Amino acid sequence: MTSGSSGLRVSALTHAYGRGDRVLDGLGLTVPEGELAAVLGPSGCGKTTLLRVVAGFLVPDSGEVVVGGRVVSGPGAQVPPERRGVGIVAQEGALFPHLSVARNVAFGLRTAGRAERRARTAEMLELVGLGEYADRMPHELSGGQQQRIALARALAPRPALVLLDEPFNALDSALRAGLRSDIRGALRAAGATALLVTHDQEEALSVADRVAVIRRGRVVQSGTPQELYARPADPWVASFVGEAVLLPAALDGGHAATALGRVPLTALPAGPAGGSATGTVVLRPEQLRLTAPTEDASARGRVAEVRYHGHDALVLVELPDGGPSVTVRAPGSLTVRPGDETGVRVDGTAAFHPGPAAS
Ligand SMILES: Nc1ncnc2c1ncn2[C@@H]1O[C@H](COP(=O)(O)OP(=O)(O)OP(=O)(O)O)[C@@H](O)[C@H]1O
Repeated sequence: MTSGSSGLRVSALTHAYGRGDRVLDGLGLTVPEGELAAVLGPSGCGKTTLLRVVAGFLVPDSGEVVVGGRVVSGPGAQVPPERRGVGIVAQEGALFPHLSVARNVAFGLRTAGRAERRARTAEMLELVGLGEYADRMPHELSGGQQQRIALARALAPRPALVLLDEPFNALDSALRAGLRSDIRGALRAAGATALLVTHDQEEALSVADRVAVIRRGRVVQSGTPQELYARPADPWVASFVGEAVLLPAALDGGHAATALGRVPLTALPAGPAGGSATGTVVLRPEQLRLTAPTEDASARGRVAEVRYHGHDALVLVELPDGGPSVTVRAPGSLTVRPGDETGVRVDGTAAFHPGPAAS
């Protein structure tokens, strides 16, 4: 149902504001048609700048943006925002306050005939589950409803691409999860290609088909949520995407010697075999187990903090002698308290990254 044939392709984008440093530094990413991609990165990494370039509000210093098979930004080409076939859902709906819900949704359909406009508006309101709300005014809607109407308005003209700029930011967390999956469902039903900008890793992992992690204006890793979580490119990505346990380590054959004992490696790092490189081992908290301190634990420590989440708990364990602290994911039923002595054991294998962890 999209008008484009090939989603979004961004290549080699660079941009600096004035004489400042490059905010986009050779950034490239692709969103196949019909997929939802998330751009995930810390504050200031260039997400909004990327969005503004793709939307056409900002002309980059160099690079190319192709939407639906058409170059909309590149050497010799700058298509204005309103002619890019790009729909936008902003952080807080940004509905026209003086127009009814139906008129907001119909806004981008001015060139269509009256009957078509009505039918498409009704279709879009049904799609976002608000068919009954056509005659309401925006101020009569909840924040979540406003965001759904903003999505209906963005999808109505069948854009080649929908940009979602932290669309759940203004909502409380109970609402967020439900709205996320509703919006995901509506995008899928419309067959839309979409780019979601967020700094919330849980949001990116839970809704996107693929995620591009941005750091300092570059994509440092892109893949499915599962790939990013299971095989982060480096320790920084590991700790940005989900909880990670990073341990200083020394290579020891097919193992790494760490404060939690010898940990078998997922794959041997490239380079001379049997080298004695030092680096960082990446584990996930669910790979660590709490054991009795008397048992054959890989290491012993003291519980420093318990963060209870109902279904499970994250237990922070301080290792002795100034060793690192490690986070263990334990069942929610486990009764440990700060101050308890505990053993810690590692299950499975770990990735080894030579050199110090990036900060
Ligand atoms: N109009 C501007 N003029 C000068 N510098 C700017 C301008 N807009 C953004 N910047 C700078 O560019 C960098 C990237 O900003 P950008 O808004 O793209 O980051 P972001 O990843 O969206 O951050 P956040 O998650 O906090 O919104 C920041 O250092 C910011 O201060």
